[in-house]
Amino acid sequence: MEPRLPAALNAPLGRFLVLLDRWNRTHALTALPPGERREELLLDAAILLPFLEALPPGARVADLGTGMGCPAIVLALARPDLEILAVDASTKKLAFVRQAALELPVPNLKAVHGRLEELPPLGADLGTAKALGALGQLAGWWGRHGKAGSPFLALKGPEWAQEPLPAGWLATPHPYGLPTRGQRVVVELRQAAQPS
Ligand SMILES: C[S@@+](CC[C@H](N)C(=O)[O-])C[C@H]1O[C@@H](n2cnc3c(N)ncnc32)[C@H](O)[C@@H]1O
Repeated sequence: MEPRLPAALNAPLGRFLVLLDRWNRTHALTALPPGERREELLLDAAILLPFLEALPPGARVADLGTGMGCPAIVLALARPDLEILAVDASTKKLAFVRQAALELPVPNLKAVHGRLEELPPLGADLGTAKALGALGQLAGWWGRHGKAGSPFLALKGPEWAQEPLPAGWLATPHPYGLPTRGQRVVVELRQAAQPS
């Protein structure tokens, strides 16, 4: 698999990078050099787009630990018919996400502030996360915020298989590559059906 950003997203994502650069000068949102941001933050997020195809209009996607809105921003621009929740505990980073949603504009991108272990359940149909935590911790958070049986997609490096999973969870790897940043994996997590 190889991520592809739809051409229609070039203009709004260009505005996103300009805004990020401006905010980063005073708010220290990311340590990534400007020349690496498009591939690491935006192209990488595009690997998730095929997984959204099965979602009907109005479905809710929760990007846990979104930081400055990644991968949420790409998902929200590509699928304006979905509700994309950008969830994070950082007030500063979510202020940036709100501003980006306003300026680009991306009306279906909603900033949700709070700690994952404290927020009321989000009832999401699909979950995503990048650089948030080990698979066991992600599964715990998804058990709280995802609808029963719904998938969770974790963007991981090749060492993902060393992260233990809690009993009752299944992990399916979907490997892919980035042009200059090497091999990555989308790890699809699901809770096995409970015996009735
Ligand atoms: C390394 S950053 C990754 C940001 C973004 N996903 C990316 O790939 O650029 C991890 C983010 O998760 C957030 N975070 C960590 N633990 C959290 C928790 N328990 N509840 C909510 N957010 C959390 C942090 O505030 C931080 O913005």
